[in-house]
Amino acid sequence: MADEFGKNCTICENETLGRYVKATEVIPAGETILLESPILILACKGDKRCCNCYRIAQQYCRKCSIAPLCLDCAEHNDEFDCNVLAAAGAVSLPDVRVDILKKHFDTYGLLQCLLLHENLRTRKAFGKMLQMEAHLEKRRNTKIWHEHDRDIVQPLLQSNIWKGFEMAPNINGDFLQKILAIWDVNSHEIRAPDAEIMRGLYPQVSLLAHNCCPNANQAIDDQYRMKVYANREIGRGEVVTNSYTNLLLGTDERRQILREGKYFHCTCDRCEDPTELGSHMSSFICSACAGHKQESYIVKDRESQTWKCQKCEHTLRPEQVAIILEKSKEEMFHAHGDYRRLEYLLAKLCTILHKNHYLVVDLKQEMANILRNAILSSRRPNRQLFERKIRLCQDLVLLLQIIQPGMTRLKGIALYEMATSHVKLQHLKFEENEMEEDDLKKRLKECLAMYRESIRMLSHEPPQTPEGQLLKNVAKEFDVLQKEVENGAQSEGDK
Ligand SMILES: C[S@@+](CC[C@H](N)C(=O)[O-])C[C@H]1O[C@@H](n2cnc3c(N)ncnc32)[C@H](O)[C@@H]1O
Repeated sequence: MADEFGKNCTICENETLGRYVKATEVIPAGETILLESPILILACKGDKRCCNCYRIAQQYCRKCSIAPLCLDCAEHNDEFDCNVLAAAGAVSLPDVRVDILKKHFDTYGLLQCLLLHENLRTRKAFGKMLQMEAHLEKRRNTKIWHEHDRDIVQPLLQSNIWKGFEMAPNINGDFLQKILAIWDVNSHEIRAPDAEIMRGLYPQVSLLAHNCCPNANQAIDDQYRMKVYANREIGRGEVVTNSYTNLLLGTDERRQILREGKYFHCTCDRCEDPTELGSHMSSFICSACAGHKQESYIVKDRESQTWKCQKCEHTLRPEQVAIILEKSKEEMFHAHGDYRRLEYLLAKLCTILHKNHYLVVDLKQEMANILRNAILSSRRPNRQLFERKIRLCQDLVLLLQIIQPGMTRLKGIALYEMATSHVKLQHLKFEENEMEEDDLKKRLKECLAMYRESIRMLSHEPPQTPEGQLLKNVAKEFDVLQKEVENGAQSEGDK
């Protein structure tokens, strides 16, 4: 597959979205839409990474003395870049201040962007980068503008290195701000070799519009290629969308991230629905209705922007909402890592917040992780651990069915966690003579279905990534269980 969209997609443009991608024919669930390599990978602000292998850098290239390198890489792999930097830095321009570049090492990423233009081999990629959305005027004189100016733009200009570049006449503060803006609006997070984050620029992938209930997902392989695939069937004429934000947040939080980082107000179906498609990920429990033994939720009315009960006249003022959220976050911070406190806090928060509220979901995910580790480290974990973990994973799966009904990585992981605990729990019950062999077989068959679904959800994960490794384990466990079901169930002790 090439770095371009195939004939099932076309690039369109309108006033709201700018350029976007639309399906020209039905794209079946699971079908790969695009496989693209990045035109450039950069370290995140504040990180100094080796320009060859992206590990943390501890030295500079011996030849150009500007490119950061790790201890295992002695020289800059990119001979062209190295020669340009060496020539500009040491020979032809004696007023170049390499010391400024080293002191303000975030300048190196911007320098790499400019080098795309200097090299004829990558000049086309530079052109594609400049076509991307920058929202320059919306950013002018904002906090991020001033930060970039202080830490990157002015130091790079003062270093004089650019004066040796072919495009020197075009280089000024605004031009450099535009490149930085393009990276902020369009780049994708990539897992670095140390499992931290770095950024890649994928010109085709970045054309996809955002949706909080997207129809396409992406997965990055060990060569940093990004695969985009349909997570559910995409209809002919439908906009192909991915997500620019964490989908396990509430509407106000997602919208704030999109407004501040991507400069648009999201009006997708999920954002426009006060119940978030019935998931209630931002809803509060109405205390007035609860007092009358009725179940109802306080949601944010989209027109009046007030928090109102869906059944009675009860409301919450924005300050009250902010206080509840802040206090809940503070309590979660203090309970972090302590399972008993988390369990107690969950019970407390569930009297105020909907059971799917994003803070409750966050709490449940942490609890499920702790239980997972407790089960793994225990020689004979007790039934309650399995039962509790299964319930927590089940809650997450049910929620994901609403907000991400197609294939999702997280659903694949949660289904696997649920299945693996279920298998162990059923074996324990069988050993304790709580069920007959036929019953065990029936339950294990249900687990097989969960494994199958988990495998389907994770099927696009590249083999070398942690998710790809997980997929292998899920497949192995699935095979073992299938054999067990075919050959007659065994108890844990028989194995
Ligand atoms: C990564 S770019 C997408 C490509 C861009 N439309 C272009 O023409 O280059 C992100 C920008 O696209 C626009 N955009 C993407 N999704 C949108 C949405 N759901 N609603 C409004 N604007 C959106 C916003 O301007 C956003 O900053």
